[in-house]
Amino acid sequence: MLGSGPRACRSNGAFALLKNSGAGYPPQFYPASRPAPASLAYTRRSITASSQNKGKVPYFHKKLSKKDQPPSSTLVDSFALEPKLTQPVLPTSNSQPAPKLRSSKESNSSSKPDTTSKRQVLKTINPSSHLMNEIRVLGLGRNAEHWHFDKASRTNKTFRPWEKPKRETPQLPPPSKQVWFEQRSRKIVEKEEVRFPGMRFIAGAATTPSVPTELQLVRMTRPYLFEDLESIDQLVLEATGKVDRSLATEAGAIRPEPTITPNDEGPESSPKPAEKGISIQPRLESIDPVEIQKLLERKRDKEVSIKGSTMGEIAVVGRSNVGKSTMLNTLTDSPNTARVSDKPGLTRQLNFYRCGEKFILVDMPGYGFAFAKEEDQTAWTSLIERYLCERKSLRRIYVLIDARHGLKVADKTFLDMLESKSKKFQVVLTKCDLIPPPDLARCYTMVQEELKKSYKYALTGRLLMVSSYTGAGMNNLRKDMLFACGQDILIRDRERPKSTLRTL
Ligand SMILES: Nc1nc2c(ncn2[C@@H]2O[C@H](COP(=O)(O)OP(=O)(O)OP(=O)(O)O)[C@@H](O)[C@H]2O)c(=O)[nH]1
Ligand SMILES: [Mg+2]
Repeated sequence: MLGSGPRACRSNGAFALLKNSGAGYPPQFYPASRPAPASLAYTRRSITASSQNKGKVPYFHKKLSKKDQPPSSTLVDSFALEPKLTQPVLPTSNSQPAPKLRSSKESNSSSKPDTTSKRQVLKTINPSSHLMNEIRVLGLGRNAEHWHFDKASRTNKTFRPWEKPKRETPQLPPPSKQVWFEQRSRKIVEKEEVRFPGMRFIAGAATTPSVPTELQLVRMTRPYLFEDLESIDQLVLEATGKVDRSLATEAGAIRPEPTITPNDEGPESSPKPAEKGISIQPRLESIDPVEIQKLLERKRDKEVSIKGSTMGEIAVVGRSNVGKSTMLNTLTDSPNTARVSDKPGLTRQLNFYRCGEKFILVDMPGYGFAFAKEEDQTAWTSLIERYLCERKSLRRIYVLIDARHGLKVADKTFLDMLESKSKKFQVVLTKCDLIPPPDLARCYTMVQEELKKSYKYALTGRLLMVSSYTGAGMNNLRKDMLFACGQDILIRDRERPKSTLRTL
């Protein structure tokens, strides 16, 4: 009851008794005749001590004793931290730029002349660890000027926009190929698991002219290959330019620039150079043709190596909403790279995705029903057809069929088109997780028989079955893709004789 505050004291009529106890009253409650409590007295003492210290000016050479050092209150004064800055200044679009930190010089110029020694100034300017913890930068670049002190969150992180951010070491992808052996009853089976994680979008094309050529794709994916070529090009251009000039001058096509002797006056007085004593000095430089030949050879070699480094392309087609984009995401362990929707007709252009150094995956718009305009659909169908028929670097076409429905009319029309253009294709059954295994087996045989019967260019040795949700069949599809791109890969699980078990 006794130390509970001024209001309580007055209500009890014991104000005179309680105010001497020094129980946390504000100073205005104390009459001038009575001394303030010990805590307040201490504050006053420290202020007077600092004002006394101002008179003492230590010499440069003199080692600073503890006594000479200014008290902490003056240190803060000389560092000139504006009291305004203690409130966070948030950058707004309309607001003026936030106030910058004032340097110690500026702050001192406004107040009394500087009496602190060099050593003291250094001591005050050097950002002590506790101050650095309180400094935060809002934004980078132009906004890096916005500083404020955030005492509430005492984080140890200090953002310095003038320092380059440290690059994180990229995580190495897991090994692309793993081989192991499994024992199935009496057989030993060799198995391989392939992965190519990380699919990157390179380019998209909604019309035929905007489809990037193979060389353009190489330039997009590996620009460093072209740097050398460009420098050689420049050299060749320079050299051949000189050659042309020299040849042309010899042939008389280019008139060499005349050098005018000092006797000549003005253009009117020099109509015929021979007559007026103008000396013709053709500035022909001697160019080594062997050198040019070497440059041209280098350029040719470079071009051949660039052409050789074009990556194979793999196209994925199918009806709209059959699961093309989802399959690519699962195949490359890169979720959300290709956009997916349960509404047919989301993908409306050819999307080129780079898949490591191996190949380029091409996600395509779907045929058949889609939530899109009729003319858009016809446009992208013709785009698909032209791409599939004309592309030279195309290694394989995967036609996706929904395992729940089998071959539909739209599928058959599209396969007929491929057949007419003599294009080989591989059928993949998708969404296999949505039907029970017996139905899946039935669908598999029905589709296979139909393909064998009517499509000469279909690869009917085996159909691939995948589920993008469970990841089933993805390893087989990856291996098939690598095989199509000419890599030495085991497509089927190979059976090994039992005798090899000891040697493993
Ligand atoms: N259950 C199941 N659903 C799948 C599978 N693959 C795709 N889906 C779903 O099918 C729908 C269509 O998938 P998309 O990948 O957008 O199909 P798309 O063929 O790219 O469609 P368009 O871009 O319109 O041509 C999405 O809702 C997916 O979640 C699968 O293997 N299993
Ligand atoms: Mg899609």
